Amino acid sequence: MTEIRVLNDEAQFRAHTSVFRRAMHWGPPTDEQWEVVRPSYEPGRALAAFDGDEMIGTTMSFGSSILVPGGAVLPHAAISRVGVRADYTRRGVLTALMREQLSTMSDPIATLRASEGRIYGRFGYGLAGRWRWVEIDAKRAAIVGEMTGRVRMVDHDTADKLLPELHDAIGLARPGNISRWPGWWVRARDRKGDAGNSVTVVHSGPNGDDGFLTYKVSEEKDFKHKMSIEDFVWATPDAWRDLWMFVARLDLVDTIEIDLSLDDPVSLLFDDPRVIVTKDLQDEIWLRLVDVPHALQARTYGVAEPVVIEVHDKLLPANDGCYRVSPDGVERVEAPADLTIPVDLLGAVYLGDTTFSQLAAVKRIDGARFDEADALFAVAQKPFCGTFF
Ligand SMILES: CC(=O)SCCNC(=O)CCNC(=O)[C@H](O)C(C)(C)COP(=O)(O)OP(=O)(O)OC[C@H]1O[C@@H](n2cnc3c(N)ncnc32)[C@H](O)[C@@H]1OP(=O)(O)O
Repeated sequence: MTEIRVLNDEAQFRAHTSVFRRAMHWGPPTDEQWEVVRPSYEPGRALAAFDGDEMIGTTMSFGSSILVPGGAVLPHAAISRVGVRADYTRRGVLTALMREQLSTMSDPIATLRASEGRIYGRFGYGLAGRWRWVEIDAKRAAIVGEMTGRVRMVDHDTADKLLPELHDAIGLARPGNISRWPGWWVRARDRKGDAGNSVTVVHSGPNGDDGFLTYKVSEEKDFKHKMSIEDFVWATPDAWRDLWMFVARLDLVDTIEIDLSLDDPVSLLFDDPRVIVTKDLQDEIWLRLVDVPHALQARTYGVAEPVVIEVHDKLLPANDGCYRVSPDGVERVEAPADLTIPVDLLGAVYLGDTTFSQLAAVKRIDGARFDEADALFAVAQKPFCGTFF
């Protein structure tokens, strides 16, 4: 029989990592790898499934916060290390883990990155944000004008200290952005160490440091180089533009690749918009509204006649019910619903990536007044996280 336990000590945390890694077809962590993973465990946030004394399944979360439309920042669980031992799959182990994790969670919102698209909908997660992977022809990527501030290279030790502080100081900017936990930065530092050639540059404007990016350049073949931008954070449009200027003017680079939000305006920077090509479009944010009333009340809404939305949540029935959404906010009501939506699809529309009309067109939600619901949930910026975990 499967029993779910909360893990508390380091030996259990390491076993948790091993079970997860095996599910991903990786070996157990080496001592060196474990030193990098260890700081990301927080008491009470790692769960494991047991068959007797044997650990057979895992999940955990990192404590974080997330910016929702309108600018409110809510506590957020970043779910990770989900895995079930291959000799125990399809017997409900993950279902038991998810049920326990969600029913005991105090954060109103959880998000994750999914290894496969079919796993998480049944647990109430919806696809709430996507990114596009672009490639830029660096030799033709000209940006007209001069920098307004200064871009400087910093060494790894300086970056280790400065970047977490700067990320916190810049703050979260668009729906889907999340705060980073200390263990995240330890992993980031390790990724730099692996390749040895990771570079961090920091931008300063009139008020001091206000942006940074981290990149690696690799030689594809003789003197042909590809630059991968791994982290790009900025506080002001000038910082964003100056950092792109630095990138576009780097010598000995032929192509630049980066993951961007769907509405990133970078192609408008170049005198030839065709220098940038979208190579792939992928799901980024899978979002679960754990406390539906709290999450709905936290975001703001556009201008439209109020709509009554009936929510169904099989795993967390406390969320079931009708919510009247208006430009003034959200209240729980006993009133006939205009439309009905399962909680995973409410997660998909929550940050504004998907619309009610789209879901109605593919017959995944029932009811009427989808246009008004679209107008209420409309956002100015497409959701994007930009922090991989
Ligand atoms: C956030 C992250 O960490 S992403 C990484 C996720 N982990 C992995 O991809 C590692 C490899 N996969 C695994 O470890 C396991 O297959 C898991 C964790 C995805 C699923 O664990 P299981 O214990 O088999 O799931 P469980 O038995 O509870 O399945 C519940 C339902 O989901 C379905 N399901 C589970 N996994 C999948 C999948 N990969 N594809 C399609 N359906 C799935 C099952 O068929 C089952 O459906 P049913 O209720 O209609 O019968």
